[in-house]
Amino acid sequence: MPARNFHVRQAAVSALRAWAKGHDYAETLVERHAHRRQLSSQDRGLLQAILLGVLRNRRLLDHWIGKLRNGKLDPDTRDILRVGLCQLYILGLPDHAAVHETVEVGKANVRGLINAVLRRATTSRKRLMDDVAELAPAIALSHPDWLYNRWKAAFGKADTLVLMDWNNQPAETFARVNPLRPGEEEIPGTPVEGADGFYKLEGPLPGALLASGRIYIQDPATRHAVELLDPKPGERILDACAAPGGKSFLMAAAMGSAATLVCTDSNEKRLPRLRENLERLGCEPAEVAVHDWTQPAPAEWHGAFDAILLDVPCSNTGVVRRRVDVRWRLQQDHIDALLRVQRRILENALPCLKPGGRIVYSTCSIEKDENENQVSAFLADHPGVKLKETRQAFPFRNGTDGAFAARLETSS
Ligand SMILES: C[S@@+](CC[C@H](N)C(=O)[O-])C[C@H]1O[C@@H](n2cnc3c(N)ncnc32)[C@H](O)[C@@H]1O
Repeated sequence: MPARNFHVRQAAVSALRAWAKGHDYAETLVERHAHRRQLSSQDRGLLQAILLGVLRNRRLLDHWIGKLRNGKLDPDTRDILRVGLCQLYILGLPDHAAVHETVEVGKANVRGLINAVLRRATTSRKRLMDDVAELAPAIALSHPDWLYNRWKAAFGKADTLVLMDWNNQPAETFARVNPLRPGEEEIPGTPVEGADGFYKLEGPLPGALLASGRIYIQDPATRHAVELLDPKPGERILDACAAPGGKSFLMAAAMGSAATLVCTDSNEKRLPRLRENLERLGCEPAEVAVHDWTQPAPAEWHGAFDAILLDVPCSNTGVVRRRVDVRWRLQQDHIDALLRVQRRILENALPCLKPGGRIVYSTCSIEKDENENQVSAFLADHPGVKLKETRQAFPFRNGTDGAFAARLETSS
């Protein structure tokens, strides 16, 4: 009879196999595989720690595997070794459990090999750990070379090292209190300085507070865009790239209601979750619609909005610690394609402003091309639009997720 935690290791290996096919986010895979094996919440936590630990440290784990074993490995065996080494070197789980229960996951013909490599890992720990300081940063901190080189050129080596280290730390969880669902309950966490209504949560997730809509999980960096837009009660506001509704909620909270808020997204499949979230939070928008903003807006939206939030699709390089897939899946040409989409979204949204209206363009990217450069290229072609203010957060400077927001205004 395999030990209980064997199922967690097996789930981690299956989830890694599925991840390698390239369709699903790591978080989705944790949910799916925990559900499939009916894991307890404690075991789900362990599955998440292993899967995210392997993905965050993949390059370093592969380096260690290369040091512990000569010769080729089939993809399944490599994944099992990654899972084993992650437990031993990254998560610091007890040797016996990590080795024994990981070996069990392999088919009979590879168990000997897995056992030998993981046992060698337990005796070589100090040497391999000490060697990390000598490795190239992109290997030691497990990022692709192109991203390391891009950031080094943009931010310098010292900030890039801090950034990559930040990306490898499990993300803290923050929540925003919902003024539209007032209550007396205590929020289990500490208020975030300078970010009104945000708390850093401590302990297990407060399920009841989340279910009742009293709080919403949200990083404080998301507030910048909404603070710059400064939506006022009664104003007609468009949230063009709205799903899953985090910033729609912040805007409704600022306005005291979502009754004059129009939420759109090009991805129809993301709208049910947006509706659900906003309903739970007590902010039902005036309208929720599918619209692809790379296409011209329908005539009835022309000149219709006091303010527009464009929280555009981006490379997500400011939130790599939360989105562990990003560093491995993002490619330079994706950024180029995103730049074209972002520009078209800006172009198509502009005619929807009333005279004297304002747009906030925002990303969770730290790439200058998607942020300042995108905005200045747009302004250069639209002399009637003025840049009023920008905000930028960098993990290595602000200790929060990366975010960018620019407020643009048209003349009345
Ligand atoms: C950064 S997310 C928005 C997050 C959201 N504002 C929030 O705070 O919860 C970007 C969204 O843009 C949507 N999107 C991507 N391309 C789009 C387009 N061409 N037109 C409209 N929405 C688009 C995506 O489906 C995604 O939901």
